[in-house]
Amino acid sequence: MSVKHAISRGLELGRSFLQIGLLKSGGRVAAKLRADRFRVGPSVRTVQPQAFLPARYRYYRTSLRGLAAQLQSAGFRRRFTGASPRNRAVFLAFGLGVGLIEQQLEEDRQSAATCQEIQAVFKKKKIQSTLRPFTSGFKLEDYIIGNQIGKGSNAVVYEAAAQFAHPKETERDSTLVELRDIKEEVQTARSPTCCSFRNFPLAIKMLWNFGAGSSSEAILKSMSQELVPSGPLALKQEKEQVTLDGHFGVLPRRVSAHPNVIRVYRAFTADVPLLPGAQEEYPDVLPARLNPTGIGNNRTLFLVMKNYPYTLRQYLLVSTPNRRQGSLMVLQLLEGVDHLCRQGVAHRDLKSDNILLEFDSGGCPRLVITDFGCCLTQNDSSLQLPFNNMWVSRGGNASLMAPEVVTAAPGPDVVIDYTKTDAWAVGAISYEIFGQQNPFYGAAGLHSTNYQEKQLPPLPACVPADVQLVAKLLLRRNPNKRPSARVAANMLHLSLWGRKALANQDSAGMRKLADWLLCQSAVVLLQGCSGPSGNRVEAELQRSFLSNLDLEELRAAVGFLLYGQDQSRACIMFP
Ligand SMILES: Nc1ncnc2c1ncn2[C@@H]1O[C@H](COP(=O)(O)OP(=O)(O)OP(=O)(O)O)[C@@H](O)[C@H]1O
Repeated sequence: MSVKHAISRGLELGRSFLQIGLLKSGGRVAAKLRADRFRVGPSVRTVQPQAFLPARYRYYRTSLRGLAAQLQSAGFRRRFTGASPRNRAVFLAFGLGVGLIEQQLEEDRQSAATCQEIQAVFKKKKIQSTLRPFTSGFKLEDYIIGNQIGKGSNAVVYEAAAQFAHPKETERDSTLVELRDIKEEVQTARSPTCCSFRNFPLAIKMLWNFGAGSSSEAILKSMSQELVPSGPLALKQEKEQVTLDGHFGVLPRRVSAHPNVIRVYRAFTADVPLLPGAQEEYPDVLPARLNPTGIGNNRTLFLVMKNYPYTLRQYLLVSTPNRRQGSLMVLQLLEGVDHLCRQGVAHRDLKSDNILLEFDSGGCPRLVITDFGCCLTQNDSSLQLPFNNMWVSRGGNASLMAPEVVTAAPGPDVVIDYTKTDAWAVGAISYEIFGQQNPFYGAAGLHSTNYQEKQLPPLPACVPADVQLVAKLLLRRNPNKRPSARVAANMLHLSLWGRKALANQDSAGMRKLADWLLCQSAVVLLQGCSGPSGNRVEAELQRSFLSNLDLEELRAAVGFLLYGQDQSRACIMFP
């Protein structure tokens, strides 16, 4: 079946599907995408086209319109019509040029409007929690705490269960089993293959508190970054507003739910308990009440999350994903980073230990970014950090600090721009995903301070060429030449699902792409109706892509895919 045939078949399917109103995910969606509006064309009626025109076209259009007006003015017409054949040809060429530009602009308007409409449809869909909503769980006593899962430099994490936090029926197969009598499980070692973690659907992170004091306000204030991925009901209502610096202030910016970002279900302060292994593994951070030589405070912050079976690092120690899975994993990280970036958050400590992993019901790894202890959030979402003295923290994990962060020297007007730093780290982590050593790790590794791009080792030959290109572009030293997480994610989406729409790019290129987008939208909506089984990770990714569609970012991705590293050509075609 040819691409054209496939697209028209997809459109037909989508249209008839919409018409018979079978869309579970929304009669509203169906109404929005009524068959006639589901075409690239008349759908632009409701959209103000001017807003979507790239500056370049606005300029051309204004100047060419002016020129056309002049050409059509009586004086010009007299001069040219009565003039030589050569002058008449010039006049014709001008006219033709204006016509072509207008046509191009019209197509752009239509493509931009298509993107807008698709985005609006997919943006509405909220991420569903895999747990039933619960109203309690603000006290440590509400949980049964099992074995230790992991430990970092700031916290320890235990598996946990709570009677109120049952999984939803639909999630049962892929995540958890009933909360049975779990007491005997507590003593068994944690292993992703045993049912221990399935009986403990939750994970509780206990932060170590040395300096924050023991009042809830002081703890919440000093550990506030950890609350960035917490949901709207995570804190008890009265804690939503805490006294900060003697004034009433709100807690930091919090990000909305995303399939590739951890969700903190509950956050509360409590007295530090003596948990299994505490005396042996972290005696120094215990309070004097539990260890006379311990230096920890009496109370601390607890975060309740979903329990994941692996970190990315643990998973990669025992398994090497195939090329498609690897591409999907890199793409998930980019989607997660883009989501954070759009909400004004830079993680600043991305590494394979801070990425959790589970499987969807089709066996595809789902990656989730966690541990926001080092993140940057700002009220204005600018991600521009004034770096005026050496005490300003640049974030965690020096090995994976982007060049613009690691090379910044403090000074009165110095600002570090974090908008593309997490995307850079994803470029480095891509090596690990494809079974290679991270090029920035180890004594013999490269240093982000001074590496040259040509020193980057090639990814294995089996890695898809587009993924290799994405990793290379993400590791560009100059952030202005580095694609954003969104553009890099778009590249992988096009590579995974839309490569054919890019073949034989000509003047009809954007139209072909718009047709593909509509076709893809129909497919994703249809998939949404068939329930939660199957490749949920792929479906989530496609939804993420469609709900963030922007013509300019799509063009940038197309430009990179078609012209690779040749930025100048890519910019001319797709500014
Ligand atoms: N939700 C979870 N499910 C399963 N395991 C988890 C979860 N959260 C954390 N872990 C495990 O606990 C370890 C430590 O957690 P985390 O990275 O949040 O602690 P940290 O002290 O803040 O880390 P860092 O040293 O990077 O600052 C992780 O590497 C992981 O192995």
